[in-house]
Amino acid sequence: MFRRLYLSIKGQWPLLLAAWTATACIAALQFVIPRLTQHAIDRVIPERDFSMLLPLAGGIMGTAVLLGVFGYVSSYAFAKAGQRTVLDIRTSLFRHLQSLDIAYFDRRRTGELMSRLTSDVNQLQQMVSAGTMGILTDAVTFAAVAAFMLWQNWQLTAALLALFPLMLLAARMYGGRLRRSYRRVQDTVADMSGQLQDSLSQIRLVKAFAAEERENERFAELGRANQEANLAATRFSALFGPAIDLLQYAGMAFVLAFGSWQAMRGDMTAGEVVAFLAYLRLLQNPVRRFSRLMSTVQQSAAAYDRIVETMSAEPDVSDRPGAGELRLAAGEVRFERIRFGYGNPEADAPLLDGFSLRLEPGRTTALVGSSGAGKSTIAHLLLRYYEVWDGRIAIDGQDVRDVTQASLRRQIGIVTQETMLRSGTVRDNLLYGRPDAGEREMVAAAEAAFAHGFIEALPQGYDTEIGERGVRLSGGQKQRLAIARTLLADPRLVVLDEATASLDTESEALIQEALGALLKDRTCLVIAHRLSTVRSASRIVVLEAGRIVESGAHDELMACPAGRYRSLYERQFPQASADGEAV
Ligand SMILES: Nc1ncnc2c1ncn2[C@@H]1O[C@H](COP(=O)(O)OP(=O)(O)OP(=O)(O)O)[C@@H](O)[C@H]1O
Repeated sequence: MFRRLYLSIKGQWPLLLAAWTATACIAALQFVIPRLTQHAIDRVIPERDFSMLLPLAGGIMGTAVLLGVFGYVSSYAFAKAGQRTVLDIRTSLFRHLQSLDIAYFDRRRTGELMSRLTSDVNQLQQMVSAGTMGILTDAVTFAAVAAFMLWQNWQLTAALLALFPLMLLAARMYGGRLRRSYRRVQDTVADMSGQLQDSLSQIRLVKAFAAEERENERFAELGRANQEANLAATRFSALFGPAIDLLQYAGMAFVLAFGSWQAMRGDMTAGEVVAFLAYLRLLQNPVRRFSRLMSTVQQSAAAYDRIVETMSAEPDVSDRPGAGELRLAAGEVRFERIRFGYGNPEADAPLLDGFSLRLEPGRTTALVGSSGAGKSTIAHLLLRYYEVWDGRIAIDGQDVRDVTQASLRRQIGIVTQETMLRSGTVRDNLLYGRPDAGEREMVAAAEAAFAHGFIEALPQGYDTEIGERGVRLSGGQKQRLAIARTLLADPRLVVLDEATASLDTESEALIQEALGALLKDRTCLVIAHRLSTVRSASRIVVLEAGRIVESGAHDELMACPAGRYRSLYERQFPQASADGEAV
């Protein structure tokens, strides 16, 4: 990450060069006004040189204009370099998050991750633009002024400079604590952001349980924690300013006393003492600003730590070096002696242990079994959302770990219980799996999925906004849209995690027909709940606690009077059994 930050900053060198040049000019120009003042007091006034008054005033004004111009150039150039660096870091962070696997996201809250890309990166931006600019300008000014003062009066300056190590010591002791305080602040911002995301994205749940008041209290509580963390950090950072001020006044008192003493002895002129006090201000300004900047720097450092944590997270699932494209032939899938669980392979019991299954090419295999048996897990492993502990999954003889994730997932279409739709138009959603598809192909897919009719009836047809996760559509419409999207992507393998939601008979019939189009001639793994899908599957596999307990065609399984499938079937579809249509 340091390297990333360094590379991002390095890319901005022309801008930074301009900024530093302007900064150096500012540092040099700052001596001019005190020098002119000294000249006015020591020469122009005693010698009553009226002719010098206009050039003096002009000199001050000219210097002020130049200071303004260089100030503008340096601020803008630093800010621009900062903005570009931050853009670079933000996009890298986003890219890195996209490359992480599902297991990483299982363990984190979306809102919390969002706060790293927003609040933490903003904080870092402050350091890169305002911070680096300030620190650099101040360091250059400090060095230049100190050198000049030493040249002017080394005894006085050396005595003054002895105070500065004290300030640095204070800053050092204080920096670590401040950083920890700000880390706490950023963590509480992340908590709030997590809660915000949960409550707003699940607003229907909140309303359904009339839980608004509870949500309000929870949010207020997190707000208070954030306020306390902020106040704790401020209590601490506010102490530093007055401490530095005190040291500065000590410096001023010293210059006034020691300078006046030297002036009375005739070693210094009055003008020199006044000029020296002005130099002292120039010397103190950077220190004062630096003390204020300490806060920003520590705040950014805390944000930086959080960004580094995210950037250094490694996915468990990643493409092997030299991983090739998945090349499909017939589309045969084999699960071979799979051992897998969601926990730690060393310590936790597996969910699947020695699980083997073959999906026949071009046919539908249905997985049934009680809730929690591991059906969806098998589908997730095929998509390589998680890595198996042991055994292998092969598609047409190729281990899924040997091919790129992108080529694997391009060949597998997935329609899940929770229809995965995005905000945007119907068209945006349909084209998500194949952005280059033409209008005709898109409409054909919608027609095959029995979605064209309802889409046409929407206010703007294919350009209708469907709301976040498709909230403006009915359950059946969402499903048909998801099926049409998968049909358009035209994958060779399909994973269908069927919805259990009870749809009315008409929607059910439409979805059934849409599914018929999707499953035809593809290798399909269906986590089956619907009667007709179960029955028409070429093979039905019954899963219990991660093990296959029965397998065969519907009629074969129904022929076993004490069979697990038969009892499941009769429990799930009592009507069908009673009618005698199934057995
Ligand atoms: N991401 C996850 N992290 C940890 N445990 C998980 C995760 N997903 C599922 N599990 C656990 O794994 C087990 C199997 O879950 P899975 O979703 O595969 O069941 P299922 O057979 O599809 O159930 P259902 O029919 O209810 O959808 C469950 O005990 C569940 O709690």
